[in-house]
Amino acid sequence: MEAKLVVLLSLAIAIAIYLQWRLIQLILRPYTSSLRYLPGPTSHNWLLGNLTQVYQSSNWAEQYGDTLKYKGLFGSDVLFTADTRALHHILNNTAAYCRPELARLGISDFVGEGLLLAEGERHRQQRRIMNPAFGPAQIRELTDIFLRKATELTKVWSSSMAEHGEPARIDVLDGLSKMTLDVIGLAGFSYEFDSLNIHGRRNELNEAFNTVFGSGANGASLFRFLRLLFPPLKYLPVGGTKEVRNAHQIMRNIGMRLVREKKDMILNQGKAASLDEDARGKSNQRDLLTLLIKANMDPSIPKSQRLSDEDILAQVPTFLVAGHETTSNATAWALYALSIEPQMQTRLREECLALSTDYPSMDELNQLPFLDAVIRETLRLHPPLNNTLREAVTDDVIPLSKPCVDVRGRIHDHVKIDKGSMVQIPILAVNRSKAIWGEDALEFKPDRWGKVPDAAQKVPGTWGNMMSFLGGSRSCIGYRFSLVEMKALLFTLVRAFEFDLAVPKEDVVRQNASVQRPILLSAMDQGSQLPMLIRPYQRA
Ligand code: HEM
Repeated sequence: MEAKLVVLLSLAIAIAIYLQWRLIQLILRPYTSSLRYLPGPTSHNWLLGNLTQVYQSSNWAEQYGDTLKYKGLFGSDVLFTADTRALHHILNNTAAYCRPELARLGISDFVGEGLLLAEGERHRQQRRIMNPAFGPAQIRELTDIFLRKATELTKVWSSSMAEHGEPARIDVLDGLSKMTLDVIGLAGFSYEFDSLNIHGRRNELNEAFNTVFGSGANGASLFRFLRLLFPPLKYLPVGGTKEVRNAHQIMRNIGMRLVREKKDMILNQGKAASLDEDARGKSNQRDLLTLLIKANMDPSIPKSQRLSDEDILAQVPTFLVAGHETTSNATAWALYALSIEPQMQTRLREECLALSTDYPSMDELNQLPFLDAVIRETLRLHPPLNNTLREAVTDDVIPLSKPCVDVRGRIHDHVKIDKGSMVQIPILAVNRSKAIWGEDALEFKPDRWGKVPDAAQKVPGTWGNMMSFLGGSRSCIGYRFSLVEMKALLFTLVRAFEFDLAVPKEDVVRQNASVQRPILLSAMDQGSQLPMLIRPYQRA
C-alpha cells in the first residue's frame, strides 16, 4: 500500500515538474526565438496569435516582404516565407522539416499512417511502392471512369432541369462533390459509392465517412488542442461518440475486405484462363489500390521493403481524404471563373465541341490547349489548399533568394530557425504573387500560360510553376489523376450546359477551412455551396 502511494506521489511530482518546465518554456519562447526580429503582423491574442488571420494571409508578403513571422499558438513565432529559394530548401529537406502535430489534428485518427501522414523511412517506402500506380499510363486507363461519371453528373442536372424548368438553380458544388467521391471510389479501389444515383440505396461507407467527418470528432477539440501543448497526452485514447467509433469500425471493416479481396484476386490471376467472365473482369481491375497491392507483392521487392497490411489499409481513407474534395472544389472554382468570364466559357466550349467524341482519350484531352490553360489558371488562382505547415525538427539555416530586412533594419541573406519552430508554406500567396505573375496576378487570364514569366520558373512546385500540388518528395502524388479528372469534367460539362452564377460574384468567397470551398457571404450559415443557373447548351 505504502509502495503504491510512493509511486503515485513520484508520478504526480514528475508531472508537476514537467508542466512547470513546459510553462517556463512557453513563457520564455518569444524572447529567445531566432525569428523574433523578423517583421510581421502584430498579435494581441497570446493563445491564438494571428492564427485567425492566416486564411487572409496571402497579402502579408506584399506588406512585410517575402519572409516574415507571425504569432502562432501560445505566443510562438511562425516563419512565413514565399521566398522561392527558401521554399525549395524546406520542401526538399524532409529530414529537417516534417508535418507538425497541428496539421495532423483534423485527420490523424481517420487516415492513420497512410501516405499523407507517414514520416521518414515509412513515408519513403510507401511512396516508392505507390508512385507507379499514379504514373501517366495508369491514369490513362482511368480516363474512362472520369468521363462516365462526368456524364452521369450531366444526367442528374438534366433531370433537375426537367423537373424544375430552365434555367435550373443548382448547387454545382454538391454534384461535383458526389461525382469526385464516386470517382475516387471506383478509380481508387473499385468501390461503387453510387452517390450520384438519386434513386440509389444507402451506402454504408459513404455514411460512415460522413459520420466521421461531419461529427467534428476529428476536428480541433479541446483535448486534441491540449495534446499539442503537452505531447504526452497523446498516449491517452480519444473517445469520440459511440456513433463515431462504430463508423470507424465500419470503414476499417470495408477497407480490410477490399484489401483481402484484391489480394485473393491477384493471387488467382495466374489462373485467369479458367475463371468465368465476371471473375476475369475483376482480375483486370486497374484501380490504385489493386496496383499498389500488386506492386507490393512483386517478387522484385525485398520482403523488408514491403508495406504491411496496416499500411495498405491506411491508403483507403487517405485517398478519400486527399483526392475527393480537393478535385471537386477546384472544378467548382473553374466553373465560377468561367461563369464570370462568359466569352472564355464560349471559347472553351467551342474547343471541346470540335472534338467529335463524348469519350476522348487522356491524350486527346491533353491536346486541348485552352482546356489546359483554364485548368492551370484555375489551380493558380484558386488552389484548393491555401497553406500547409512544416515543423523544423532540427536547428537550421534557410537560404533566401531575396534578402530580408529585420525590424532593427539589419539585412539577412538567410533565416535561422530553431528546432520545434513552425514554417508556413504559403501556397496561395506564391500562386498570386505580383512579383512573380505581374500586376494582373489576381485576374483570371488563362492566356498568360502562353508565356510563363521567368520568375515563375523558380517556383519549386511539382507541376505548372505553381505551389498548388506543393513540391519536393511530399508533393501531391495524385496530381496527374486530378488534372485528367478535372479535364474530363470540364470537357463534359461545358459541352452539355451553359453556366451562370446565380448570385453576384462578390457574394462568393473562399471558406476558411482546410480545403477552400466556395461559400456565400449572404448565407454563411448554410455552409459551402456554389449556386448556378444552368441551361442545356443547344448545339447548332
Ligand atoms: C486539385 C486536386 C488536388 C490538389 C490541389 C492537391 C494538393 C495536394 C497538396 C498541396 C499536397 C501536400 C499537402 C501537404 O503536404 O501539406 C497533397 C498531398 C497528397 N495528395 Fe493531393 N491534391 C489533389 C488531388 C489529389 C488526388 C486526386 C489524390 C489521390 C487520388 C491525392 C493524393 C494525395 C496524397 C496521397 C498526398 C500525400 C503525399 C505525400 O505526403 O507523399 N491528391 N495534395
